[in-house]
Amino acid sequence: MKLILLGPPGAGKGTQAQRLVERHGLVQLSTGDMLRAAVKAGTPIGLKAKDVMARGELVSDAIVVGIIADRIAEPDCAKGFILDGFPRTVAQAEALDAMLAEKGMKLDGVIELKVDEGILVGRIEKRVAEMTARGEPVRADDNAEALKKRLDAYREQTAPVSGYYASKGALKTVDGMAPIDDVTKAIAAHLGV
Ligand SMILES: Nc1ncnc2c1ncn2[C@@H]1O[C@H](COP(=O)(O)OP(=O)(O)O)[C@@H](O)[C@H]1O
Repeated sequence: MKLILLGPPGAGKGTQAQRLVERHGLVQLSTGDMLRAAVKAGTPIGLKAKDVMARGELVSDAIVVGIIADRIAEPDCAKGFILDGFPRTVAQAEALDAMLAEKGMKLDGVIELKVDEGILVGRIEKRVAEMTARGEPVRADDNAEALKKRLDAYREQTAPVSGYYASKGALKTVDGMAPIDDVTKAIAAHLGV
């Protein structure tokens, strides 16, 4: 199964992706996680991405498309994968289409988690408070200023990606405000699993 999870920061993509990984043995491909790992390791990509990410802006399409192209080519992705945080621009979606076509792969679903923007800031503040309480390091972009930029980037650059897939008849929408288990069930129903 090859899936895309779409939705704004704090919509619950990571939580739902994790559940799909556990239940269906898919590989989770989170460009945010991959970029944070690159920043931590100080790779050339990490050095380029570090400040852009900390500001809450998007890393260039060329960088993330390159990362995903390399990752999808790994043998563990043959069984299936969930893209979480990619594509985030229409240009990335087009690049993904070309990549999949070249590999003879087809998407099984594009699921969008719909959430009221008003609650997202509160969700992320809660996540930060919980991580701090557990003594875990907080993300460099989990502060009010970067969060505002992340939401702006979502509205301006990522929201059109939903339209891109809707126009292909591939988009399924789920209410991301529902309790976590209900969201999981709604996704499963869409996927017929
Ligand atoms: N597909 C992408 N294109 C461009 N930048 C990306 C992409 N995925 C992740 N990033 C960068 O990583 C940051 C964190 O992404 P992510 O972990 O998905 O966070 P969130 O969805 O909570 O904002 C983004 O704000 C952006 O700077």
